[in-house]
Amino acid sequence: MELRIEHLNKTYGNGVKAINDCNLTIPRGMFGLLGPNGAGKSSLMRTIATLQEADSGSITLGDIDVLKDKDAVRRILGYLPQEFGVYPKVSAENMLDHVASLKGINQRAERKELVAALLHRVNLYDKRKSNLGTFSGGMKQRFGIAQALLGNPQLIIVDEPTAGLDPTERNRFHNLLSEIGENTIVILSTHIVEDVTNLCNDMAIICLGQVIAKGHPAELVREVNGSIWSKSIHKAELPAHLEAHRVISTQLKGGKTEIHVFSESQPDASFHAVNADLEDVYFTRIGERMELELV
Ligand SMILES: Nc1ncnc2c1ncn2[C@@H]1O[C@H](COP(=O)(O)OP(=O)(O)OP(=O)(O)O)[C@@H](O)[C@H]1O
Repeated sequence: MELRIEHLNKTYGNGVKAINDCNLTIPRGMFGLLGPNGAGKSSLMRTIATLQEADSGSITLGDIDVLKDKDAVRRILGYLPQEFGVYPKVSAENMLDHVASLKGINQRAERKELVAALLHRVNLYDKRKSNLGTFSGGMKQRFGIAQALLGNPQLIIVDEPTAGLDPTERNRFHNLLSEIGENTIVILSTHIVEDVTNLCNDMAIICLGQVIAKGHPAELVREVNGSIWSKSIHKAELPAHLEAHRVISTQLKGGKTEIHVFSESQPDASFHAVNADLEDVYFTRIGERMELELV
């Protein structure tokens, strides 16, 4: 089964074109959708999750027409939205049981078994009696994944799941997602490049509603490798460097500013070549797209 998005468009009432001729084919496994704030990730995720209409284009999941047969999609979809609210006074176990019955699992004994298995899977079984209002951010996200996994979904969408999690919780969440990604389509929408580096073997970058790069992370990195140069400068020298070079990123390191520059050849002897990573791909591609916007 794969998810196929073709020529998808969405413009909001205020004139913002949030999805601009989007074409993507997403197979089983972890797929990373990277983009800056406002790129259109949530708009795309909500459209795939049947929560909002597109203006034109098509989405198919296996042989399901996602834009038309919403009920069929919802039966095999698990969705963890960006803002995942919980009922604070309800225990994890009771809440999952409730969601399971909403998903049509009518047998009490079956539900009980399923809920226990899911709570074990997300490592919250010991906290099953605790009210959701007492959960930390990471625990809430793991609970969110448990509810998204109910009903054995074929497609799981997680929208910015690790924002605000501490490194341990983030790691734990990553392990959980990659386990799930072994036999399900998992779309991870995020602006955190490292999440995609660590987890995904297929990805796309979107900016201003458009897909501006797609493929395997390693291949995308190979495309820019050899063209990324680094130099440590004083902050005051930055404007001159911005003027003279295509600076794709700046980072403070030990009180000095490290810049990365995109250039086919060594800009001058003061620059040294760096092994490109996905962050360099991200900044190069986003920079190109934004420059186009300014022309
Ligand atoms: N309901 C809406 N009405 C009007 N404009 C909207 C609506 N929802 C989103 N937008 C606009 O559409 C664009 C894409 O927003 P979207 O939330 O899809 O991006 P995003 O990549 O998920 O960003 P973020 O990471 O900040 O959540 C933005 O310019 C946003 O302001």
